[in-house]
Amino acid sequence: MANGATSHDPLKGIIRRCIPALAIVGVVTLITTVSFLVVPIYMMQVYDRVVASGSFSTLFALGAITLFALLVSTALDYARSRLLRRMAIWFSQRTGIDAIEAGIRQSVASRNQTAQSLRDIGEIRNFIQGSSIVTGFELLWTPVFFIVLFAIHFYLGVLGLVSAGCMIMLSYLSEIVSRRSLFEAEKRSLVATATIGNSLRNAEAVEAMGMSDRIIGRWQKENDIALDLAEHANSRLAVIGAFSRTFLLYVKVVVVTVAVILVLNNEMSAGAIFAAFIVTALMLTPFSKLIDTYRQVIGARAAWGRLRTDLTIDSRDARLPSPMPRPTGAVTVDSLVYAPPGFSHAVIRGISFAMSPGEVVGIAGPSAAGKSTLARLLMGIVKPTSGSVRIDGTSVFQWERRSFGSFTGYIPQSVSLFDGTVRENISRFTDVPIEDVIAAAKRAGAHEMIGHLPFGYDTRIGDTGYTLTGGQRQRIALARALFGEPRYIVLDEPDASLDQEGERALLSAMRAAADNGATVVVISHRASVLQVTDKILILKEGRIQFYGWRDKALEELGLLPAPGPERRLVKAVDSHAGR
Ligand SMILES: Nc1ncnc2c1ncn2[C@@H]1O[C@H](COP(=O)(O)OP(=O)(O)OP(=O)(O)O)[C@@H](O)[C@H]1O
Repeated sequence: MANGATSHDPLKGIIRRCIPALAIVGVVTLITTVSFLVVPIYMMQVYDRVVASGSFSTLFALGAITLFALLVSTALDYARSRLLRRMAIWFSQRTGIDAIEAGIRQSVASRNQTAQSLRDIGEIRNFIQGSSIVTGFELLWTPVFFIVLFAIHFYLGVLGLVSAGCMIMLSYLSEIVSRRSLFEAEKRSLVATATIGNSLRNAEAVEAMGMSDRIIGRWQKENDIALDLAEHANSRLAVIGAFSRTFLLYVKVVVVTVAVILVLNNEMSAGAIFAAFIVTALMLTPFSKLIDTYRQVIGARAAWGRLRTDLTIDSRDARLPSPMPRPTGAVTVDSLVYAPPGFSHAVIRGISFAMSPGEVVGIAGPSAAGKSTLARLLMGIVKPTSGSVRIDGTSVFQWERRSFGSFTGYIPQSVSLFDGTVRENISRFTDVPIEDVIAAAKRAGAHEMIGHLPFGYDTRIGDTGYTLTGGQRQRIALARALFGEPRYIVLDEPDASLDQEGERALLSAMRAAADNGATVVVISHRASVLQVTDKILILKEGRIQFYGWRDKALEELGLLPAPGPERRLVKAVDSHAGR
């Protein structure tokens, strides 16, 4: 990989840890395979010895041995399926955490929410606990049956080999005729699911603007293509499946015919007819499952490939593994450049500035200037294309996330609250005394508002809970950002839905946090908010137009702070930024 970067693939370690269990499954399958041979041996012995000698004691002894061997085989079969089920559960538990982290990484990078990794884990789990792995090992051990067939008679061995070869060719044919259609069907089906998932998230707009028929139409188009492709592949597979079932019957008839001819030619005993028949049937059983197994393998292989891509972390994207101590809060931004993944056009174009603890820095500028992108870079949510953002000398992107979160507060541009109570949302799902939650709510000026909710701090909110207004959501988000007295706070338009009282609370909360030693960054279009900042940064087309003390900004912009500073400042910021 370029620049000496390496990548960490967690699935490699998982496979390594599965090897002992798979080895046990392999050995158990060998034992059960061999134990199946007791049936043809029993048949041969009964016919050749018991019938000839008329000895009941031999018959019962042979019966007892056969029953015991089959009983052992059943117990091993049960133990094997239990082991595979446990392995499947372990796999999904072990990869589930990585998959959720990968989902968060992808959502942040491409802003495209996806739970595909979790669905892929489900598919692989079903594969592990299904019949495919056992069938694979059964195929591996079929030489045992070939040896026995050859031992009975050379011709029967050759017949077994030829028919197994035909079954392999039939399943290979099924792969050729269905691979592309099945792959394409799966892709289309994922697109259809993504289309409907996105529309459900925008359900209000869909409903209000009567778009549901067009949304359904878009989904239907993709879904119909997926169904057509799957049907095309499945009908071809069905033909091959029917043919291979009939072929199996033919093989058995041919085996019996050849065996009888050999007996009539005195080349083997009559009991060997039964043995040859049963051994051939046992030998062909895993081959007959090949077509179904193949379909499961295709699905699991695609899921595995996607999961590997999602879970593999480039060493350049990795966070530091160990927690870091609470910093003083000195932030330096150095030659920062950011181009969204897959785009060559930079949104942030080489900016440098510094912020000190105790400062409130206001960021302003026209729409699409790159303000929210800068906020995400300041929080270490996305990785800079080049340059860096550091707190006390450590890159914010690389900072171990749990310790980073313990000293930071953030309000994203579109406020999102989690499914849970107000208390859980403010405390970020940590188990802390209610007093700490109330203190954060008071600092955000949200305590009284929360008191008016149906169950106060225990009111359930989020997608399925009590519906909050935009202003209420923003106040709770501010309380969440201020929880734990953070040293570094980034607020992206925290005032968008606030009334005057809410705005007053926001301004005093920002000031109090800074007076307490925090570094506060606020993005706002409102002059009233920018008025309480210490410094102002004006961004335009990803470049800094102005960065300096607020009063100097006013001076440079040729404005007096009073009277009516708010309106004048906004006008000045906009005209300076060329809006
Ligand atoms: N992941 C991304 N993929 C593609 N383009 C992106 C991505 N993130 C940001 N952009 C583009 O970068 C530009 C800056 O976006 P950003 O949201 O940072 O602007 P902003 O200054 O916050 O605007 P506003 O004030 O309207 O919120 C926009 O043109 C946006 O379309």
